[in-house]
Amino acid sequence: MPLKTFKIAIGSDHAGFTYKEMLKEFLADFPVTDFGPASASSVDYPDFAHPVALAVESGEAEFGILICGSGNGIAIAANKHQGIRAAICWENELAALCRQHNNANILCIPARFVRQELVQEMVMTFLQTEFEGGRHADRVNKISC
Ligand SMILES: O=C(CO)[C@H](O)[C@H](O)[C@H](O)COP(=O)(O)O
Repeated sequence: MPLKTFKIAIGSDHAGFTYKEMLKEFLADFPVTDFGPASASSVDYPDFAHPVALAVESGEAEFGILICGSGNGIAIAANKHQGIRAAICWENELAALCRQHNNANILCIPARFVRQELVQEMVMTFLQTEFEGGRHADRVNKISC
């Protein structure tokens, strides 16, 4: 099947920096905007999660990828945004399910708990898996409050 390409916004904190740099090369066929950080020096994850979430929320990017140590901080920050459904994934099947059932638009990766090959596999699964709609659409529509 041909690869579907999307505009992607990517960001991390220091714990996710190495994987962010790796993913920019891995996603060479995709237009990727890097929202930082520019080095592995210690930073605060909300400073990078919010710009990525805003890019997805505004339509500037179709999907976001955020990476921190546990995945929790970036997901909590990104999910403060109305139009964002950010999902923490640590198995490939979760990356598929968050697209199929939740129409997730940001993939949150726990860098300190997943190996590089799995990160690449999850990213491709996330980007190439479609939302199933139907009963899942009714549920997703009930998320906003
Ligand atoms: O989710 C997180 C914070 O809630 C992330 O795992 C951060 O990467 C982590 O907290 C960073 O920790 P550090 O001890 O400052 O490297």
